[in-house]
Amino acid sequence: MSFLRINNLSTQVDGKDILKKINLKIEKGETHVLLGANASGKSTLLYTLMGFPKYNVVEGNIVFNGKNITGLEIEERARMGIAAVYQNPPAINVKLSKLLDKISKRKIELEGTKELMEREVNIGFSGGERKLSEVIQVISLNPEFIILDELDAGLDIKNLERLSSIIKKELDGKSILLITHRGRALRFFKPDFAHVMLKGEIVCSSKNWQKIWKTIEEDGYERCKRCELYSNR
Ligand SMILES: Nc1ncnc2c1ncn2[C@@H]1O[C@H](COP(=O)(O)OP(=O)(O)OP(=O)(O)O)[C@@H](O)[C@H]1O
Repeated sequence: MSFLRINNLSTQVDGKDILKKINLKIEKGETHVLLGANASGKSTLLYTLMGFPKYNVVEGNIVFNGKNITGLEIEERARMGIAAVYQNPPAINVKLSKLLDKISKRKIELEGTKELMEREVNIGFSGGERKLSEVIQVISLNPEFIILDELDAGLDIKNLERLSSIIKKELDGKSILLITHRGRALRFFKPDFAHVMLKGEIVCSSKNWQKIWKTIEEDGYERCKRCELYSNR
């Protein structure tokens, strides 16, 4: 039995069909990457996995660590060890250090974060500081499965390298789903599996992420429908 298993999952948002019969298996300790054109449904999959109420599962289910979590609340899924770094996290009128005290007992000490800890979460944060703050929060929760939604968006190459190595070190052995549009993030994470989403469907899955990325760069996402790399494990 896989650690995370998404079975034939279809989702509607505000009555609109978005995800269509998604199947995905992630084992413990694996890193998977989800690629896909804008508006193909990647963030919708994240919100559905996290359990946001607007994301209505109309078919299929999600099994995490042996339990069907499809109908569970966000808080319950978080307690089970599912966490995410969001693309656009909200601002909160609380210092980052206080927020961390509230959400976890795990003490995180990372070089160069002292000043950030004493600032209110996401208020006046630069793009890089926002991502760093999100990563610190996720690490402090010590989750078992982490979804990173466009971790690399707005990060320069040095900061992407820094955050990627912090994640790899602090979350070693955990399962990761990385959503991205960029090859450099793939090169830092070296995923075990890559998936391509188009119009709400996963059209390709393969261990050969290098070849998938090359196909996308040279011929675009649509080509992935016919790239013949598909391997269902
Ligand atoms: N609340 C909503 N109401 C209506 N449509 C929605 C809603 N949320 C998402 N959608 C639609 O679902 C589709 C998928 O959006 P989603 O954000 O999941 O795509 P994405 O692959 O993450 O895109 P991007 O790469 O641009 O971030 C889009 O057409 C979007 O407009």
